[in-house]
Amino acid sequence: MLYMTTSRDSTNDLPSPQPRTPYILSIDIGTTSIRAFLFSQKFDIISSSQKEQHLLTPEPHGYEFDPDKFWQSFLDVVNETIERSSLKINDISCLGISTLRNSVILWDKETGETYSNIILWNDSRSSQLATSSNNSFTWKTVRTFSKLAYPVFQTARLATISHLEFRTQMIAFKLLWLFEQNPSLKKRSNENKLLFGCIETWLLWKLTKGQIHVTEPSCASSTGLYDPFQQKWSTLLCKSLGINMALLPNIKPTYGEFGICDTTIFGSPIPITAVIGDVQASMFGQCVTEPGECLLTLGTGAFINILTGAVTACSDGIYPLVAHTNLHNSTEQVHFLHAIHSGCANVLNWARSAKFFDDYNDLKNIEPKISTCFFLPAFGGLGLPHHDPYSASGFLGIDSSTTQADLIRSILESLAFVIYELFALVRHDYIKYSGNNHLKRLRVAGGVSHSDFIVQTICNLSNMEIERCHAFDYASGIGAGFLAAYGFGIIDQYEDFENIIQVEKVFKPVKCDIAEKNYELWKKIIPRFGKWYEFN
Ligand SMILES: Nc1ncnc2c1ncn2[C@@H]1O[C@H](COP(=O)(O)OP(=O)(O)O)[C@@H](O)[C@H]1O
Ligand SMILES: O=P(O)(O)OC[C@H](O)CO
Repeated sequence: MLYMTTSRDSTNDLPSPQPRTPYILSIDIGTTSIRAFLFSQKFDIISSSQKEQHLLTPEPHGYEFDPDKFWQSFLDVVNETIERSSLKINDISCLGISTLRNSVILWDKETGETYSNIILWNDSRSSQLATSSNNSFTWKTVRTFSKLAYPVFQTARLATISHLEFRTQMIAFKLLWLFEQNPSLKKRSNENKLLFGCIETWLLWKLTKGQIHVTEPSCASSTGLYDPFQQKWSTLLCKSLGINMALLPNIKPTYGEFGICDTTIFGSPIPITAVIGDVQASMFGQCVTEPGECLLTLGTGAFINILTGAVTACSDGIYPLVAHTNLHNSTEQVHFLHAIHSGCANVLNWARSAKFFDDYNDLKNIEPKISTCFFLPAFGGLGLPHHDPYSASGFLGIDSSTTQADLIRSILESLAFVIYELFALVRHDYIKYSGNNHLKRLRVAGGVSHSDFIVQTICNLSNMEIERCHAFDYASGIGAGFLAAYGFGIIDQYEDFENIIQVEKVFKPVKCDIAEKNYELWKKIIPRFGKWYEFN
């Protein structure tokens, strides 16, 4: 039976689902906006609401949210969603949260006073700290030891450590950077007076009025301080980077009990029954759950995600992360290979605010053309395979014949190129380490996958069919909603959810010399923008 009316887990302390009608509230917190959805038990949207985030850019490479404004937007978006439906707050059975990852905040253990803005995942002001840790004697020794030991022991953990490269997205460097800015915070941390967490942990703490300080494995594994092989915070990483482990939240399964919203917040004690990173939620919400399936999540950043099932080794700059807790066994985890390019929708949003175009509908009819002008979208620097956090963005090749349409096309085409380049690397790792020789399925999700031009260009270059499915532009919301319903016991079978997520469009590869020629030329512009901010 798909929609159970009784709780699946007799050990579950949550209020019984019976008295409530099974409407599910899901909140998707993205870098660009917060969205809330009220779903029916068949995952039709009853109502929804969206608010733009108030992004602060205090200095170059710095991206922050004001926690008070963020909390207010969170409340507004939920309240508006409920108002827009004909439901009462008591009709909501459970809440699922999907959130951007690696966005950190410090607050007082006793009073809840926040000691920092929320420092976002794409804030690269800590890149110097990541670079010096990469070059430190300790880490060079650990990597060399692992490289030498690998041929003897041949474990995926050793192979992964031997390739481990610190990145500015990792939360350790954001924390160390905050301590550098305000040394009194380090003192408070040593006195165990602070709590530290990413957005999900702080929200859970706020929603339960300080009852819990927790996260879950998909978010924890994205932080760079988690050991996916041992399924816990990494003592090795925390100790060598000087992180006080007492600051870190406990880790609970992705679905199940995350406490109950204090009644003063929404007027009803809504149980929180799922929390998950937004990229992982989008994989779940697009039914990318089998080994060998890949989702390209194209939101503010572009994320390449290939499901492996078991945890596998990976190369420099690619990470084995947790997708979610296994649905059938809450002590096990499902893994995937993951890589990030931090400029995607944010590049398009910049182009729109700089008046290259007015509306996303203006991007509908773009056709391929041999380019003479190229764009490099290095917002937040360049990751794999360039490893250059100091790269600049820019156009190269403008002349008197370049039109505005050429500039717009070169921006869109450049996004397809960075995404394809990264996808090809992760696919290569998947084939190398999983023992499988091909991917089973390639799907796209996220706001930027509205662009047929971008998706078709990736499809032509990768020579693979790409599927765009139902709910592709609210994949994280529906994914977190499903997990919340599962965690609460309203639903007990994943297979029926797969029937809801039908394929809506298939992009088929066409031999396209234009894409290939432009891509080959585009690769040549990358070194021209290299290391720009290292010297400036
Ligand atoms: N038709 C479109 N073509 C290309 N990009 C689009 C289109 N519509 C929306 N977008 C982009 O998608 C973004 C939103 O994507 P989303 O996945 O919700 O991001 P996030 O989760 O990071 O907030 C918008 O900010 C916009 O840049
Ligand atoms: O805002 P998004 O949806 O691009 O997601 C941000 C990521 O979770 C950062 O790791």
